Amino acid sequence: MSDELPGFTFLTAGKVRDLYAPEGHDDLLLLVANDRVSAFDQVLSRPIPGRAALLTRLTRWWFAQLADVPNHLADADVAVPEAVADRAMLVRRLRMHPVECVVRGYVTGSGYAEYRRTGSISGLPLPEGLQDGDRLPEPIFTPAYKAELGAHDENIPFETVVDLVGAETAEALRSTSLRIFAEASAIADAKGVILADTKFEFGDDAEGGLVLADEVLTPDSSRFWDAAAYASGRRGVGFDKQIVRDWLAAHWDGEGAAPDLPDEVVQRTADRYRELVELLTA
Ligand SMILES: N#Cc1c(N)ncnc1-c1cnn(Cc2cccc(F)c2)c1
Repeated sequence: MSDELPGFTFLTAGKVRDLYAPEGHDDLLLLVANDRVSAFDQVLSRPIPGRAALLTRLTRWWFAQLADVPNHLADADVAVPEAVADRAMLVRRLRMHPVECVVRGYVTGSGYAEYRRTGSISGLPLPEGLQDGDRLPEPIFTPAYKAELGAHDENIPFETVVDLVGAETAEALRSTSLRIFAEASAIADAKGVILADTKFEFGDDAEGGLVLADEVLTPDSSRFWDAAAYASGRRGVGFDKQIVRDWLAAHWDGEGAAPDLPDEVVQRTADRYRELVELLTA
């Protein structure tokens, strides 16, 4: 639904979300999630029913858990169309910082690839001999520069963040990201879920205050692993896209458009999203 929302002007589309401006409210935005899912850098053809509503519910829940962190949710008298209400967030329009504030408690994915090449991530040297999925001695802030849609974010050293946003804001981005990660990973851990890594985005409000934006601590911005599986040696058992990834790995050579997911994979994936959200928010 890229342009049919009465009372709202379509602004742009991400992989799995659309951004609108409420007419007559220049200080607000509407983020509308959809049920599409991306894997291996492709948006898959078959939506996962209920995914958008579940992840919107999860983001709202995390914002409430992180009550000490100012966030961009808006409490405004703007009617959100019923058709998207359960998968939309009305938010304050911020001056966004062009930094993906990534925090890693474990080394995997692109971070592990960079580590293997350089012994570091975002300029932070790491101990030798780490294996994919290892827990880091302590969570690290590994920022990235926000790439254009479809391109990969580029990991940058903290010094580059300082050049981009100034020393005071850079330090606030780092300290706030690490603090939220510590709080969120403790909450997840208590429910048998490992928060391996996550990505936050921040902006400044009209008063110049730092505000947590975008979606937070969902499977779209984070890696959530089954703690019991990890403890038994099955590393990186994701809660969301593992089913999709495993099926694609077995049925696609990675060339051209990914094949349609079968009904059974779609249903099991939908169930898995629900399982994660209900586990975390219980
Ligand atoms: N969140 C937030 C936000 C804010 N509170 N103030 C100003 N700008 C943004 C903002 C701009 N781009 N995006 C990402 C994005 C892209 C495409 C679709 C989406 F739903 C979302 C977020």
